[in-house]
Amino acid sequence: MENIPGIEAILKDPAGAVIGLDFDGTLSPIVPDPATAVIHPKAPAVLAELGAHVRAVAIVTGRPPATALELGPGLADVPGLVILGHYGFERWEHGRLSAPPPPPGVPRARAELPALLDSAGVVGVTVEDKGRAVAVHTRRAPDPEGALAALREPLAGLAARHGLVVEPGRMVLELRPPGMDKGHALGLFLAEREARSVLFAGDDLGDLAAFDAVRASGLPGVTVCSGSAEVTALAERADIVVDGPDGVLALLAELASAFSR
Ligand SMILES: O=P(O)(O)OC[C@H]1O[C@H](O[C@H]2O[C@H](CO)[C@@H](O)[C@H](O)[C@H]2O)[C@H](O)[C@@H](O)[C@@H]1O
Repeated sequence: MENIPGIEAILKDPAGAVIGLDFDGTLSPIVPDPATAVIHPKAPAVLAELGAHVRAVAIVTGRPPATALELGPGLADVPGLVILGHYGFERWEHGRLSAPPPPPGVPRARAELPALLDSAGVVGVTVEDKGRAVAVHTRRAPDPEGALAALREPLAGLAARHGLVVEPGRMVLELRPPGMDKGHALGLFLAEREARSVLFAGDDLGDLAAFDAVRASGLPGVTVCSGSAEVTALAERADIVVDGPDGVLALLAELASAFSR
């Protein structure tokens, strides 16, 4: 780990480092039902340990911050933790949530979804209502890939009609407002905290924008892929590839214990 240039910079000057972490697939193992996802049991303690040394630990996620807190018991007690949720539209910090009003396009698109799913002829597809966004999941369908392919075009049309964009992910297509992504959210946060180095770990396509933000920041940076057979695009662009959330937590724990040496 020490031989990677960005890691060297973080180890040398932890007080200047920002650690950015995705939630699902990175801090929380992927499960069939999004409502039953749970954070890795080691995560809250490891994040608290890291937080004592670095400039900031931020979870940058497509989940609403309130959901990340529900699925991550112990996170609310991690000192200084910031959650940039809904791809950065919402922010939770020091127990307070800031969120602009949700766009009207989301409930309108949501209302049209049942008819669209019927006419696409897909079965076993589930809808996750996230308030500011709506996600269509195919993981529990008999043919998850086939359902995803069948829905791509009709959902793109539905999103466009209501001023939304489609965020593709692991067996999910999410309709959400445009104008923010994990890269923009991370870039703004790095500037706000005057970071001197950065590490970002993610597992899914939405995390590529954050990888780009690490590079664009010009800071010594490390991109970590929480590897899976499902998504290969991140591994190709990562400085470090680890084996899913277990691997991410092992890496973060190693970093935290290097700070304490
Ligand atoms: O930005 P993230 O924290 O990675 O959130 C992205 C989406 O993650 C969730 O879906 C994914 O995880 C589920 C639980 O493991 C899994 O069932 C699903 O197949 C994955 O796509 C979440 O449900 C979405 O709302 C997030 O946008």
